[in-house]
Amino acid sequence: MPSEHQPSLFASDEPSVDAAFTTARRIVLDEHSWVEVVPGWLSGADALFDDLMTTAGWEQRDRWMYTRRVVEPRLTAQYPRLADAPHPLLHTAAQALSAHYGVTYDGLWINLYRDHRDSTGWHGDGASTRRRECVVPVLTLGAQRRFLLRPVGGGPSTDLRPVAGDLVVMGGRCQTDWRHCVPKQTTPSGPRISVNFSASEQAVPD
Ligand SMILES: O=C(O)CCC(=O)C(=O)O
Ligand SMILES: [Fe+2]
Repeated sequence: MPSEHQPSLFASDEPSVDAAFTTARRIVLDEHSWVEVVPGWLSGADALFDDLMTTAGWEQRDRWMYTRRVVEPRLTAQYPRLADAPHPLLHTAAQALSAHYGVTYDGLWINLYRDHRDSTGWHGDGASTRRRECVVPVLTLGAQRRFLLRPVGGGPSTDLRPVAGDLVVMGGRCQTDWRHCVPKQTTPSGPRISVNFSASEQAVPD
């Protein structure tokens, strides 16, 4: 099992993923939805983080909230075509995810939470997840932040705290029956990047 604390078999700092998903742990949210956490799925997360910080095409986005346009409190780089993704490891990661979950991941978007004041509010992934059941993998790099899930009608949150290299995978009806968010926090934190894998097949209703 790859671990940051064990010497790599290949004595290399090149980031790599655990294609066997050895550490995967599934949390059943309800009859139709689940979330899987795969601790340490990526080894060498810091090298990938550093690389993406400098090479990704970060953009400041805004969006309509009711009647006003608000600037999103984070930066995003979108790669609708996986071939354009800025690091070869992202291609390897998408392939491993496709093989494991049976969904062809052919694009991705990357978010940068510059510090603890950046966040994303409660949402479902919308246009990229129009199938009744979808599988949405999110890889964490950089600082640890909270990642919360709660039922669409409200209720207690499932509180995940992925650290660098951890994978969180939302499955089933998570994008319609549940909401997820990365809340702001008062405790100072360094930057975090999340890599969100998308599949054009899931953007088409079934
Ligand atoms: O940053 C994360 O962990 C989640 C991001 C997310 O949910 C999104 O961009 O849709
Ligand atoms: Fe999301």
